[in-house]
Amino acid sequence: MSSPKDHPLASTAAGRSESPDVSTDAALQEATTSLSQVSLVIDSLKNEAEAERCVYIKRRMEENRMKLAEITKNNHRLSVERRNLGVMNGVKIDNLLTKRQKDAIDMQNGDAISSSQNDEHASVILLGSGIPIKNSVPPINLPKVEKIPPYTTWIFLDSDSEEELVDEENDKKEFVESEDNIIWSTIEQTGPSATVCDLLAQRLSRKPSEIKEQYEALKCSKPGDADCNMNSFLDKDLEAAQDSFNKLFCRRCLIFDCKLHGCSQELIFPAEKERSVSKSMDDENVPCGPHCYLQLEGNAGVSPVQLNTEQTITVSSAASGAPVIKAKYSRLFLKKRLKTSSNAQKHTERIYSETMPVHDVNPTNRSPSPNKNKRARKSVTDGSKETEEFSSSSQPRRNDSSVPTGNQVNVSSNNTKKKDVFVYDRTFRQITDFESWRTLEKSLFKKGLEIYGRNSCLIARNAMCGQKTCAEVYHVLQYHENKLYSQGSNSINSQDDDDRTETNETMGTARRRRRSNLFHRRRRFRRLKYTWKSAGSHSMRKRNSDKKDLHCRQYDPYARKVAKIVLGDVTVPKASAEVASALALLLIENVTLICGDGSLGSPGKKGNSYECQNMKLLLKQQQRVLLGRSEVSGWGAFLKNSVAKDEYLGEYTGELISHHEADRRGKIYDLENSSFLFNLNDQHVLDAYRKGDKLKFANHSPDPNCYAKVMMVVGDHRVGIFAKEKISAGEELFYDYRYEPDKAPSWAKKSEDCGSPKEDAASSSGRAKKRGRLRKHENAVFICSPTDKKEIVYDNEKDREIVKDRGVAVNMETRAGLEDPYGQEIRSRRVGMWTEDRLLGFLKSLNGEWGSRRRKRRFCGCK
Ligand SMILES: C[S@@+](CC[C@H](N)C(=O)[O-])C[C@H]1O[C@@H](n2cnc3c(N)ncnc32)[C@H](O)[C@@H]1O
Repeated sequence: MSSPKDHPLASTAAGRSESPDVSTDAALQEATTSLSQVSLVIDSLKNEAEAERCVYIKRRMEENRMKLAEITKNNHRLSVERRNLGVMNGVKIDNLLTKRQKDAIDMQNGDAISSSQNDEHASVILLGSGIPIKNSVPPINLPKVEKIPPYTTWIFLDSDSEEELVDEENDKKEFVESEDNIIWSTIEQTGPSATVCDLLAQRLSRKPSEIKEQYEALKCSKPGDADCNMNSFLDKDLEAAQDSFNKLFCRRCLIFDCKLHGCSQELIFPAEKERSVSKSMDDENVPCGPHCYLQLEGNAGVSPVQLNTEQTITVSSAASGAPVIKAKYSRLFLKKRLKTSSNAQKHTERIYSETMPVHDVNPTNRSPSPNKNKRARKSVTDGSKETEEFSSSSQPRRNDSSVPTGNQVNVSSNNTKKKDVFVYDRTFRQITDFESWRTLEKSLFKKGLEIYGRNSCLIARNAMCGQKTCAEVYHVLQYHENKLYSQGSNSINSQDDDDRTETNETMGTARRRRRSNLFHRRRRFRRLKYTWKSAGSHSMRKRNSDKKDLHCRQYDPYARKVAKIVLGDVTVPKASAEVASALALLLIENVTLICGDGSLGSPGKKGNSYECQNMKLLLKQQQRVLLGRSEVSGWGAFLKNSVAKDEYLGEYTGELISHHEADRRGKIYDLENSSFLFNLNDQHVLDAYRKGDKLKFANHSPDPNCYAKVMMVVGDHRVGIFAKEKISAGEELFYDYRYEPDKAPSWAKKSEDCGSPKEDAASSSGRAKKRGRLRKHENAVFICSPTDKKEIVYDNEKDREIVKDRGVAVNMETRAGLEDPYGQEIRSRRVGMWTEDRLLGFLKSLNGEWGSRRRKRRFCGCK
């Protein structure tokens, strides 16, 4: 197989860019030849694949034929056996199979059922209960009818992101093995060029980008590309492991899938964690090892956390007796920078120069740019021939560019000047080398940051597992932080949207992807954080009780959307996703959205004390709700104890899904005529069908005793159900579903016709609207089942139309001329069943299966 580089097409592609003066004709001819060669290769590979597939299909067909033959033979043997049995339960049956077939055909033709057997016998045969032979259908155990419908706790699903992502993924057509072979072999034979990709894309009906992507993936999956393999494997593994740990691991019981505390427990934000870490570190000024950043010149005596988060960074050259330079680094300072800086690049450079340890204290000698510093260092190191093994043997480390290997400097305790130079150079190199860190190292770094906060000692030791030293982590941390701030200033100054930041030239495609991953994960954290379990958790309660002066404090890492991030004296109208998240993360205490801004309606009053209603939701201070048979439909929610007007009863909980998903599910619920969808906001819908609290069973009434209200609770929209009036113990709870008129189901419309509901003044703006469902035939009489009460009486008889279950119109004129095909059968079956009990008893004894558990309709064998 020729190497890709040797191939004419590869050289053509390369040649085009290298020598533009090549004559057009020759180039054209060469290109055409190459194209036809590539086409030939693809064609031959395709033919090969097709031939292989043909062989495979033939083999499968033969296998299936043999299987089928065996089954048919077996069936035939059984039917012969059955016929030979002759008598069942004392009844003489000449030919069971023939009779069944005949009956079915007769029924199809509208003829009376063959009357060779009397009805009783026929039903016995059809139900299968009287067939004594070994192949008779065993009776099916039907589930109990009166089982209480399940209700469980609720969870947030990332349906808006994950499910839709999955959908998007599903939209992508997977590459089959033969396509993989064609792609791989073609590119291997002809070389990787845009033309080859285009041709492959054309032949395989794909996009060139997909071909490229697939080729890359194939390359990674081939043995030999160890680095690639390792990275992708480890990346995936790490992400997956973190995900299941975050979601499924119980922090209290230290087990996965905890039954007691459930999943998706509260996660700890780095900022919070960082505080606890720094407090618990008694030895915070003690270097964590020989490569601790504290060993670097100028950092002695400064705690890791202090260096990174607190206000002062002291850079000194005390050992050499030089004056001490202090670079004040306060939040205020950074904020001011955010405010005033107009040039992100300059700003970053300024920060670099101020954060880096400086060995030459003479301001005139201080190089303003990192490049100059690098040059300065080079001249020193070139002059020095001494070397020293800097990396510790106890710490397994990769031999990468961030570790000094070649021109190493002898760091002698006496030679402080050289030491400074080394540190200085090293600092700069770490900064610039972060981009060259392996994906795994970057992931570990990010995880470490999330878990330990900005503590380089802990990150290096526990998260990086010795892959990077504390000093390296420390410098990258600084670099990261400064970069974030500089980007923040950039986006703030430009007052532009995320796109601008996205396309910022400092961020490549890969970086953008990483950023979105990071953001995605943060979004997930946030979601997880606000399950009711965490809401009711000790830490959350404590946080609330600590701030008694405020009715409630709310923060929202998404505040960029709300456009109300308040950072001390800096208001960020709109920042990039990353910056917003990072700022929210770092300055979480400062991001406050006080309730009572009008968007939620006015908070309720109780007695003299002004009380935020959403605190009750947050703390789950709800009423006992019971489940029982409703007065109006199916199950209903009942109150155990009496309550006063406006009392909070409980929360309407369910899966948090997107509108898109709700529309999808709604169609299914329409068929069931039972919906638990609740429009939460313009992005999300709550679906309590599978998961939810008992309040999900509260039925609709145009004149209800309750009302539902969407409230902002700790940054999330949640639905509270409140008493509209005084409600006595044991009363059924109703609220107005507030269907949109055109989407209201028949029973809701009917009620409105009877008398329009009184408007609920207290919740006219904040009240949630129960999600309406589109119904195809609003003006129709449904006759799908006699148990269904779907009949609608219209004033105008012309509007009446009879439709089948799925809305297919029934031609009544034709029907009128027909004989009732089921009459005789039904009459014969009901002989002797004069009372309802006997009839029900008979129905119960029928074998069959539930068509729909919710509707409790049973389908059974019927001649
Ligand atoms: C949230 S569920 C309420 C619980 C329901 N009764 C059950 O047994 O599952 C909403 C469904 O109950 C039924 N429903 C609620 N209020 C109703 C009413 N006033 N009249 C008729 N059906 C009602 C409708 O089928 C609706 O889709």
